Amino acid sequence: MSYKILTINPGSTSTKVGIYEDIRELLTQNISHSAAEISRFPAVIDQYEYRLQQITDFLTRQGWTVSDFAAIVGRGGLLKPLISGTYRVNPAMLADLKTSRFGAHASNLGAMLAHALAQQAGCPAYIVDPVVVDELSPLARITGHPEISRRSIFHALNQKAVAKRFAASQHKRYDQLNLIVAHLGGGISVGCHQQGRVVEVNNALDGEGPFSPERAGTLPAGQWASYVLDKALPRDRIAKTLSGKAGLVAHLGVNDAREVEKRIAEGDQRAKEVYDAMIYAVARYIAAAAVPVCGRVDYILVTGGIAYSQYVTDKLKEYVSYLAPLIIIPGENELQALAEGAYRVLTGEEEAKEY
Ligand SMILES: Nc1ncnc2c1ncn2[C@@H]1O[C@H](COP(=O)(O)OP(=O)(O)O)[C@@H](O)[C@H]1O
Ligand SMILES: CCCC(=O)OP(=O)(O)O
Repeated sequence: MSYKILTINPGSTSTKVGIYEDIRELLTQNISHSAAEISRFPAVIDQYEYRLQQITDFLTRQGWTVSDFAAIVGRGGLLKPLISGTYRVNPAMLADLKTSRFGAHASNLGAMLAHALAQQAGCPAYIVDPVVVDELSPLARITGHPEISRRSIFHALNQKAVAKRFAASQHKRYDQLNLIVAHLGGGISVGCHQQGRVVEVNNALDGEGPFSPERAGTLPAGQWASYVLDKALPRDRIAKTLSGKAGLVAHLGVNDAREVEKRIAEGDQRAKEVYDAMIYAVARYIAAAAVPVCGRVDYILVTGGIAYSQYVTDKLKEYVSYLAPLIIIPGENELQALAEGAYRVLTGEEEAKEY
């Protein structure tokens, strides 16, 4: 007997959808959302109907109906800090996502979209390795302000899937290696995986790390505080200065790195300066991620959509190859990792965790 599994991955710049038979990919689709398209919606939650429609249109075009699926699995969003694993979508989870209790990000829509379609299908809905997987070391949590602790918010699903797959390709177990994984997507996260645990990673959403297509990354805190106070920005506009209307979007008006590279090729000097600065910032965070393992890094893995760019990966190699071999694993394994997480539960290999 085989299981058909529908996987849904809402990212800040795309919705990716996949259909799997057990863990074998049958088909996938990457639906890109331009900065202009996304900016029509005041809040992430307002994109729900729009993304749901895109998924149902995809299924109809491909001749599938929701009742074909044994499970529907979405990317896991901003929830309380969680251990790695597959979680059943339940009312408590949906309530936290609908109220943006722990923040707003496109990944919040994953559980909601999976739940809506699973209700129609009469099958279970799951999330796997949500963006709040938290394995930070005690040292990494402490900041210079006693009331502000660091949070682990990153591309946990892809970072872990890529790291485990790479370890297997080297005939090693994930917990036998020290890896730095840089995911370059709409947001950028750089994690130090010390023997299977992400003990250090920048919060890719909330003003930490390199800037990215649509995130500010680390800003000088005093200057940023003055900026939002001087402009008397309301809370939602303050959040947008860190995520959404930040990074390449703020500098250049686009979230698509391919468009930036096109402009660079056409001689746009400003585009080049900003893009090069983003790559430089990624390299700085890669070097910093070597600290938890005292420089004993086995490999640096560069993944995510922007890892398709040779312009980017050539520059990163120049900056950080002194640390460890740099391996490029472009794109992401997220749809596959979602299918695998659901499959483990469907076959009884793993028990679904309750939120
Ligand atoms: N061939 C490519 N060269 C450069 N950038 C690319 C390429 N393909 C995709 N990208 C960029 O990758 C980013 C999206 O990465 P992805 O990991 O899919 O992000 P997300 O899930 O955050 O939406 C976009 O900025 C897109 O322009
Ligand atoms: C919320 C952290 C993960 C992240 O930034 O994802 P996207 O690149 O899809 O926005």
